[in-house]
Amino acid sequence: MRLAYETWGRRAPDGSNAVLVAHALTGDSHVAGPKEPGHPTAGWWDGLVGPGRALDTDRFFVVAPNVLGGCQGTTGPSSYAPGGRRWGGAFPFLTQRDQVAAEASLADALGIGRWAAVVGGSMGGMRALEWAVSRPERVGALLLLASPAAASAEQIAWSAVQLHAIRSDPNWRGGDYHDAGPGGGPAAGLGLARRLAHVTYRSEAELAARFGRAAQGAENPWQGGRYAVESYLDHHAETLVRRFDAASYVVLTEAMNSHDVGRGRGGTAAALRRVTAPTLVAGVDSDRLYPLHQQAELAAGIPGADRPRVVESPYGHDGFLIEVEQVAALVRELLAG
Ligand SMILES: CC(=O)SCCNC(=O)CCNC(=O)[C@H](O)C(C)(C)COP(=O)(O)OP(=O)(O)OC[C@H]1O[C@@H](n2cnc3c(N)ncnc32)[C@H](O)[C@@H]1OP(=O)(O)O
Ligand SMILES: N[C@@H](CCO)C(=O)O
Repeated sequence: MRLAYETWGRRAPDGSNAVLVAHALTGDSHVAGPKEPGHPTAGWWDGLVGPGRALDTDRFFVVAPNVLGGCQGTTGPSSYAPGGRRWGGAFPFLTQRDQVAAEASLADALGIGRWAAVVGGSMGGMRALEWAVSRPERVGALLLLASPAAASAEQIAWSAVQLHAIRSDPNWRGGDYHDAGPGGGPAAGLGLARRLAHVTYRSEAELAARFGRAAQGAENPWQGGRYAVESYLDHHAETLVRRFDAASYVVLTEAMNSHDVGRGRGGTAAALRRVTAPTLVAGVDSDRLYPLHQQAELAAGIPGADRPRVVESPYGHDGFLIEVEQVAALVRELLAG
């Protein structure tokens, strides 16, 4: 396995000042910084990392790996397997636990015995929780954002529709499309998956306020044209298709569906009792994908955790990416403790 990661700040000689930042489904190791060669998008929590910022690089050594199974540097289905062919559809099924095992081997390689803090949102929160439950002695503080103890039936259902969209695309070819040449992959299926997912990432009120029933420019929806919100979804689909591999999307979505912190550990309550790190749990008030009651369950079950903090945002689940100042306040609170 190859594991891509980015760091900011300087590692203390004893490795005690390291903070792990775990990205979400289509995120990457580029937490902060501009779009540049090797980084197709600007940092996804750009305002959070730097001297004097919440993840203060004068104090902390910030580490962000790209997730195992991904497509932004770390080994995934589009990587070459031993033998010289791409993994494609032969890439193994992964769980959040496998992904945390991969991150633990990175921590070992970097000489980090215990993270000062582990921070993650959405799928990143699933890994952060797994770290704290499976390796409590290695987590000094924990921030869980917009994330559940286990993927719910509804979350699995939304994912199932997305997986079906990708696998129904004739260009999917069982996941073995990577050498099919330009345009040879399941772009239509991935685009469809992203359109659906993106609606779940935003809120009904936001979509109504931004787009209402407006047509897209001069297009007429009654004569084959699009509504503005349709065009917006088209844009997000096209953007993702350009920057993300469909087979990685499948592997990571299945890994999210596998998330159940209580599996094999006597159930959710028993698993959450293993956490020893001081913990902050937060959710977004308008998040319809990972609703606040899931964060309430985490906060109630993790020893010593305060009631969940609420990020106020009209943007739904994506609020954990967009409301950087509120997230920064949570990170400061966690690290000050
Ligand atoms: C770490 C992670 O989890 S993911 C890493 C970063 N994530 C991503 O890039 C995922 C894709 N995007 C998202 O999830 C979200 O859009 C966020 C959270 C990154 C940003 O949210 P916001 O700032 O609210 O952006 P928003 O959803 O409004 O999209 C803006 C884009 O839509 C476009 N847009 C807006 N209205 C329309 C329309 N009617 N028709 C077409 N395009 C439109 C804008 O031009 C803009 O395009 P650009 O991004 O290419 O400049
Ligand atoms: N916009 C986020 C949503 C999942 O948390 C992403 O693409 O990763």
